[in-house]
Amino acid sequence: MDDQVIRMGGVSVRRGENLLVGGVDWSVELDERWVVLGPNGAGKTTLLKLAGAEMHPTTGTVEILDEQLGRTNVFELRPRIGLCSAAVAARVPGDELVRDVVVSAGYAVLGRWREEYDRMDTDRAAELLDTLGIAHLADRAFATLSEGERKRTIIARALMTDPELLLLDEPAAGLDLGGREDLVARLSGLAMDPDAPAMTLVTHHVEEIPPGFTHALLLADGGVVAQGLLDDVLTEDNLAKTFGQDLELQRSGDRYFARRRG
Ligand SMILES: Nc1ncnc2c1ncn2[C@@H]1O[C@H](COP(=O)(O)OP(=O)(O)OP(=O)(O)O)[C@@H](O)[C@H]1O
Repeated sequence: MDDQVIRMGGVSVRRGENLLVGGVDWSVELDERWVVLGPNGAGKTTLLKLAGAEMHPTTGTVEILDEQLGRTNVFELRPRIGLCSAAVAARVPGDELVRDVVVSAGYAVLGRWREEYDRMDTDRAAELLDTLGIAHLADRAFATLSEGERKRTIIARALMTDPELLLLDEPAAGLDLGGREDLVARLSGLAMDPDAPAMTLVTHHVEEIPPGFTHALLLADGGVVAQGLLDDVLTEDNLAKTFGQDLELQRSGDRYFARRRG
């Protein structure tokens, strides 16, 4: 595999009269951590679904992990991608125990049960629960978890299969301040881990960009406003174009904060 995990050229997605995204050229390399930032309805989830091989483009080409959508078996490609989204969380049965939510991701890929795999999987799941700070919740039913605990469980599940690409759709949505800060710190740890997979995180808020993320793609009305290195792309001008407001951007240490001017 070469170093590009996502390669999109001239991509558009159309549904009836609606252009969900248009004219997207975008590449993500193995060691990059991307933020896709934009307002509601900008096309962020559409872009992530393309990257997750959950959707095909109407025009253009999408290559994920060296496989071109439309010319590859997506059922073989998807297990190589870790996708965390509200839709994934909604599919988890409420009575499933946290440890099983995580470990079952491994079974889906292995497709069989063996004693020695079972032990390896259980150990791996325990390690991931620990990394995400939810080891104490291993025996709790998923439905009894707080929103933040659920998000962390889904991220642990996505990492269980050692994906080559990790996609996070609004991981901090619905979290309180403490929960957001905790998640941002954990994602930052992951982003800085050289063994972690390539990552793309979708968000509405610059405050949710974890330190260690390297690149940003700003999206508005289905089109790319700017993309490249985070520090080059995250400017007041670009944010104004993206969100249609005059925004003041501040950087404090390795975090960003934005508010409307005036
Ligand atoms: N199947 C569909 N048919 C028609 N329009 C659609 C369809 N799916 C999405 N859209 C529209 O495409 C646009 C982009 O949707 P998308 O979910 O990608 O945006 P988003 O940036 O993720 O938004 P949000 O931040 O609100 O989740 C929205 O205006 C949405 O209403």
